[in-house]
Amino acid sequence: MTGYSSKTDVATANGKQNGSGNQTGENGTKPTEFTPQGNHAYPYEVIQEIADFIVKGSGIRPKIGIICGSGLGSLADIIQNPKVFDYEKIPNFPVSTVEGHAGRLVVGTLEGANVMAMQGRFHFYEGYPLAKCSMPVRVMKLCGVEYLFATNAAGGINPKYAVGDIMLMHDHVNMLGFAGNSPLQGPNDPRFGPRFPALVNSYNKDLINKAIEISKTMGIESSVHVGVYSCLGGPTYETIAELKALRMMGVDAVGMSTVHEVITARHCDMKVFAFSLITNKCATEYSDKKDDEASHDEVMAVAKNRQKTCCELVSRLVAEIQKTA
Ligand SMILES: O=P(O)(O)O[C@@H]1C[C@H](O)[C@@H](CO)O1
Ligand SMILES: Nc1nc2[nH]cnc2c(=O)[nH]1
Repeated sequence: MTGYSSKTDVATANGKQNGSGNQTGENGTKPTEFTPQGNHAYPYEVIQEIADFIVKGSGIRPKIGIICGSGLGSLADIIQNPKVFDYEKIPNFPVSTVEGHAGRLVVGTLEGANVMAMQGRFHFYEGYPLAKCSMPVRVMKLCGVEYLFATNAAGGINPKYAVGDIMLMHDHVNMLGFAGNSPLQGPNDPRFGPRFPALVNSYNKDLINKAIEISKTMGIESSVHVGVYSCLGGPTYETIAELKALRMMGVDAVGMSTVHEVITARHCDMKVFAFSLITNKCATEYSDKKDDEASHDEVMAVAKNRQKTCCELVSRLVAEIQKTA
């Protein structure tokens, strides 16, 4: 593969937040959780409070934020000198409800860089509004994160993709956005970013090119692609007709996450690198084969199988960023 180029209301903050460093409420329970109204974002002050809690609690100001996809929690296990925060102990943090998403924030170092990783993300189908799903990205920003690495498990629609391949995301089709849903819906707080952010060039080309070079040195370049991801609401996997339609729209891989995280990251001017692990092949023709049915068990099994490769790709890319810092 050669180098890549792109042609191809704010409600009032909950006055009773538990402050930094204080992990539990008075009787050892989780502090009261802020509930956004409708799909509106968390107030800046609430995000700031969560960020302070993490930075003070870990003693680290991370530069790179990693979101681990389904079954890819091991991306956080390679972090050195980890300081681990269970989501349920972080003030105002949602909880993970999906198998393969442990629900822990891990802060430490990787290849000499300060990093934080979400071992478990939040999905729309869990019942969380998109602003809540991507709230941790704003927490990362206020912790000091400049680079977002978002990973996911996805179904491969591009017929050239095989199970276990990696697709470096260079663009996305925001199906939830087509339906009028956005993590940026509601009043805009300019301390995070502009009302109308542009999304061309969302996926950092230098990082894509570095990842391609790394894949060559790892000897996996033939199973690494650059493509377009689309996020649907889930939790159902797609029908054949939907998959055909997505393919016609130029989508290479489909999942249930990442896009709203990337939108939130770009809104606050973070550099984004994202990849999909292709955990299943999506059928775009009708057949009676049971094999054509996607399953979360298969997704988890493939992710487990490929976690070492994904970890190596991520740590080598972190090393590259650290080298040029
Ligand atoms: O969190 P990601 O996007 O990696 O997880 C995908 C989408 C669903 O949560 C799950 C379906 O198997 O995998
Ligand atoms: N929507 C969707 N999400 C996935 N996550 C892993 N595989 C798939 C898939 O085929 N479709």
